[in-house]
Amino acid sequence: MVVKAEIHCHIEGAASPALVEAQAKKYGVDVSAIIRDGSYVWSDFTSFLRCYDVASMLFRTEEDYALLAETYLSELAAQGTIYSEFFISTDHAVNAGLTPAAYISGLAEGMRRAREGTGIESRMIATGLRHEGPEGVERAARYIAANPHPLVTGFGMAGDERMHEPRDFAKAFDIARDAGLAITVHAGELVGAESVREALDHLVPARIGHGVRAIEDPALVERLAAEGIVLEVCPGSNIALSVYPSYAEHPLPRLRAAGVKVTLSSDDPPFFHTSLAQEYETARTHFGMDDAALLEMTRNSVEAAFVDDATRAALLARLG
Ligand SMILES: Nc1ncnc2[nH]cnc12
Ligand SMILES: [Zn+2]
Repeated sequence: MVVKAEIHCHIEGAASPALVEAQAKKYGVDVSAIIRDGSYVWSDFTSFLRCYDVASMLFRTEEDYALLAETYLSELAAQGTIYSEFFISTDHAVNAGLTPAAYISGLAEGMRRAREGTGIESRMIATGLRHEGPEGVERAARYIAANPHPLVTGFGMAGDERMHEPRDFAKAFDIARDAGLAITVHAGELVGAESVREALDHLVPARIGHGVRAIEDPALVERLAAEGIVLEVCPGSNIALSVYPSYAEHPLPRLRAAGVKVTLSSDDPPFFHTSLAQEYETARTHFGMDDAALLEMTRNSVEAAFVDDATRAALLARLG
């Protein structure tokens, strides 16, 4: 089994329908509008986000989040994964009635339990939500800058890329960068190459979440390769959300051939009927990647991980 790592997964998006149904039972909530026959129900990006938001409201306590993180990370470890970096959203916590401090503390406890049980290493990336606008994202950045946690090592932005411009969020990203957090941002998923270029110019990330639509501009692809910007590619997510009609059209192989550092991640695995193991299998069957190429994906993720040098060295030593 190829050793795996992932650097792009949303913790609320990692909750399986079975876990959400168990939570719903616990809180006496009807989730038949978002889960049918054991699967999440959504049809496009907007309804996906709505479904995701409703599911996240079933995680209401520190222990709920500890359970979610422990469950997800333990599943990843069983798939041969040694490292996971996942996005957290203090906005989702607050909407569910939880303080950001309790949210992060619960997740950290789940990470501790998973590490103790399986050896999996993990870190959190705080995010703001683009569709909440610049003030909301600044609020998320200010919170994490003022309340540092050793396992929160990055800052990013998720949400609806079709709303606002990257430059509108420059201040939020400056706050996070000045606090010592590493930077990634979702771009080039729902919007084309211009969105990636603007994100690079105004938010100065080390990595781009998705970034696949950079392929629409050859000069930008050259820039990504030259500057060593890492793309957090989530092929199953791109197919599920109809960013590409089929794997044959997916640009990962072309980006890789152009010298762009690409990685493999699962984004919101149960929403997209995938898993990290499935993403590696997809790369093998649809992109023709052999074990060595797949291990290169893992190495790229570990090299781009938002961890200290000693942790990175220890992870690299586990790649064989
Ligand atoms: N694929 C995605 N794009 C943007 N925001 C998200 N939040 C959760 N999944 C996302
Ligand atoms: Zn994402």
